[in-house]
Amino acid sequence: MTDRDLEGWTIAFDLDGTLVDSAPDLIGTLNRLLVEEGLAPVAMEEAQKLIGSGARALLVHGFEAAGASVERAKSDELFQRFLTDYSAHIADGSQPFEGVVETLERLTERGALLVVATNKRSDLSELLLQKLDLARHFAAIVGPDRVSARKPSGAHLKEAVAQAGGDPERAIMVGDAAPDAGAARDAGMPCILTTFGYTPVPVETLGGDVLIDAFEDVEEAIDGILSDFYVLKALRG
Ligand SMILES: O=C(O)COP(=O)(O)O
Ligand SMILES: [Mg+2]
Repeated sequence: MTDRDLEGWTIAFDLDGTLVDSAPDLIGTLNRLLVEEGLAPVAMEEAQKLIGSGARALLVHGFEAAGASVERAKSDELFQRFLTDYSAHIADGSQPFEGVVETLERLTERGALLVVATNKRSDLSELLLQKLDLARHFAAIVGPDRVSARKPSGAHLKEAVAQAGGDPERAIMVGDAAPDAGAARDAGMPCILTTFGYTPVPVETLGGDVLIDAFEDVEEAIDGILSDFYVLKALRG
């Protein structure tokens, strides 16, 4: 018999840099556009630090870093071209991080409700997760267009958990960057951060409760957070 000890808990996952190593395709699109505009492509190492606040932010910061004018970087026409190119190449090189499928299956078996809370647009998130056969694990896939305020607002996490049918008071965030840590803090949720994701500042400085070096360590991190939760609850009576 499976021990459904995570029943009643919701785990909210960030997408880019947490579930999926999506930098190859995001930066691939950015670089194709830079070259089309006569600008130099950016190195993957540098460019992947720009991921975390959505496609528009990646495009604007990527173009500014390559020397484009602010006006050009912010043009709607460029953004539309980004979306068209990225949609066509969304899963060319993107892969789930190692251990993702097995870990999501385990968490579901243990009764947890799983949700995606991402700053990637909902339609692109669904497309990517479907192509990688990951969508089936989640009760809801919630981009910034489906909430009242995006990460780092805690509203994104609370509303995503509620949309999945979960209780925001019994939820844990798993992410890779400052918007995730900020949103978890704002929502009063414990936060697990990956050390293999995309962040311009060291992940250690973001204030996560637990850092994990491999995705499969999520399970142990959740168990630690929950045992603290239940000890505190018992102490409070
Ligand atoms: O695509 C982005 O920039 C952000 O996506 P994430 O919130 O899933 O990291
Ligand atoms: Mg991320």
